[in-house]
Amino acid sequence: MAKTGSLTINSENIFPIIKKWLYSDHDIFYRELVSNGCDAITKLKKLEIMGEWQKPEDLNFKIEIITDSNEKSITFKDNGLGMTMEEVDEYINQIAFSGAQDFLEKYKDKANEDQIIGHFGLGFYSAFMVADKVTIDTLSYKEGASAVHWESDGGTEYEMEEGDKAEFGTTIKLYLNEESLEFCNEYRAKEVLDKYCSFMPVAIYLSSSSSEPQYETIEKDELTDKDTVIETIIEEAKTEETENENGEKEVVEVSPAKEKYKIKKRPVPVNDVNPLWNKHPNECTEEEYKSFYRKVFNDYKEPLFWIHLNMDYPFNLKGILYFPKLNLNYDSLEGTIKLYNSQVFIADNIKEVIPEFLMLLKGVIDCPDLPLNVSRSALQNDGFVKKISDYITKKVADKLTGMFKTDRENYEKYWDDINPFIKFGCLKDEKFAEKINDSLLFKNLDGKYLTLSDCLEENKEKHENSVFYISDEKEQSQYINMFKEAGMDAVYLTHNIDSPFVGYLEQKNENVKFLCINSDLSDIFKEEVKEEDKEAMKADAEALTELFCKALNKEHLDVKVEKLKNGNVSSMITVSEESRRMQEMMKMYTMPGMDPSMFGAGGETLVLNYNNKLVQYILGHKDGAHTNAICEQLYDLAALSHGSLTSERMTKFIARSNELMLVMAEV
Ligand SMILES: Nc1ncnc2c1ncn2[C@@H]1O[C@H](COP(=O)(O)OP(=O)(O)OP(=O)(O)O)[C@@H](O)[C@H]1O
Repeated sequence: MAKTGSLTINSENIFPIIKKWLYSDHDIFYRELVSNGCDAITKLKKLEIMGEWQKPEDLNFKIEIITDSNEKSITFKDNGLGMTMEEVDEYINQIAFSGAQDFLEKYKDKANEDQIIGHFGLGFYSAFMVADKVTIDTLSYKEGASAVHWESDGGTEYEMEEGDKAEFGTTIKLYLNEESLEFCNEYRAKEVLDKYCSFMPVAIYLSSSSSEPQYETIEKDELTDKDTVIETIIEEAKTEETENENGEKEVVEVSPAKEKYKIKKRPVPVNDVNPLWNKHPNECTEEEYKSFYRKVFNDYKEPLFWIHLNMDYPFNLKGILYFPKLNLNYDSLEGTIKLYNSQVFIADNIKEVIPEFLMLLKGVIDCPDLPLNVSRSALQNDGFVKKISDYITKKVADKLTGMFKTDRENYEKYWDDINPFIKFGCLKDEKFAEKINDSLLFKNLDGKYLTLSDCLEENKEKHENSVFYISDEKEQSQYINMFKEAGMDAVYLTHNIDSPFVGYLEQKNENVKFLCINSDLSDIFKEEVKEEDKEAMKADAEALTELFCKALNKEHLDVKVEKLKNGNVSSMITVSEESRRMQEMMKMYTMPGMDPSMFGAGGETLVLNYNNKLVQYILGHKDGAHTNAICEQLYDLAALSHGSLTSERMTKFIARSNELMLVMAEV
């Protein structure tokens, strides 16, 4: 006798909300129905362990998904514990539907601004996102249970009667609505299953009732009783004609006649029921870690190294975090951390659980204890979630400091790749910064990696408590050469993150000053000026300033005249450290396309070398025919070696250079 009923949901107000709410994630019903099947199987396995149920010997637990594009349907079939009629009534008619209603009541006003992580809690009901009609055929594992057939058109009225399912388990069939037909395409189905179900704990098989049958050929001894033999293939013996000892031709058998079978292609599960993170770290090989990385992240660059998280107490958390090889020119610094709950995919990069700076890594984290059916803002304030996030941070810091201490060689090798990540971590997370502080490295001009204290120690004699750094290798090449010639050292801090990081370092190390290599000329490069020459040099400096101001048509120009040891250097530009940092900050806050030079080239000083012949020539020929041009040229050369010229100056520079060459050529 069929039982009919009305699901106590008012369809007019519920459906629009559900549809809008789940609009972007319609595919989620796959996850919900497959994980319900997994749960049903897991429960039955538990009953077996408890001795309450005896598993038939030849039974393999599995979930089958069959797409049918002709019928426009998808079938989900599990051999889990099934349901009796009372259970369908309770779990589906009452709980699933009232659950959906509660859920909506609670979240309908927050649909957009406060998303619920992974939309957990909608379960079975999510089938109605994509289907007009849903049927359930189920048979409980309990002895003597009768099969149940249930169906509902549209999700508000149902009909339930005795069914004809002969094997225990549950089969749910969705007849898709017109907007959702994509989901019965086998390739689309595979894509969604890859996204949500790749690591679910029960084997999942996908097939399509409309696709051509596929076959494979196996050796005779590989045949099992599960295979369907289509054809027996007899491979004839292979022979070869050779000459025997007596010079007579002879036919010998190279390989004997063989029997092979053409069988129906054995089904291959779409998922991996034992993801690597569940294995004990001691049992995982390097190759396993690498192939897992390739498979999950589709990244064919090898990861540098990884951390296997494995924690049972006080919470359960497993996962693998990989440090990817960065290609700083092309890759944005953005990784992916995939979050799972008992092998069910939730979402990528959930910042409430995973510290922001760790999102530069690639990895998987499985935390069955996470309260996922709550809103994101609630999760943010959850002490438990904070603990998880702290634990992950600590583990990452431990790994890095451990490597610094016991495997310095590799740590140095990885430094160029991992330093942006570590520095970002220092800026974002105080605890991480504290832990990692002594393991920070600085690459110097010789390509050696030094800690800050090594750096300070090595340069104690020449410039105590200050560290020179290079912020742009190309722009500062002239200074780098001068430093090298003078036996001075500097460190490379050339990544974008280094500009805020230098500020951070000074804050942490109050008595240490970081100076860009072009910020000032150290006494080391200068010759000492004799007391009796100082007066004359001062007058010359004033004269040069005036000449340059006139030539460059500038009212004010900072000019410094120095006796540099290297007489070949004529002019240079230095930028005071404060104004350099100010400009960097401006650069960070300006819109792309805006010219940072519009904030003025403040803090720039033109340094002229008193020991240079051209500078002396200018002093000797203040009214010379070419003096103006030489001044301009010297200024532009200094600007060029310091960075770049504005387009207007560059045009003039090229024209003037040509004129100067004409003078040289005397034509
Ligand atoms: N394939 C199945 N086999 C056996 N029981 C099932 C199956 N699918 C659903 N059920 C029963 O119906 C109930 C309701 O399912 P539903 O998916 O709506 O919620 P849930 O799985 O309990 O919670 P969640 O919101 O996490 O999905 C389940 O708790 C389960 O008892």
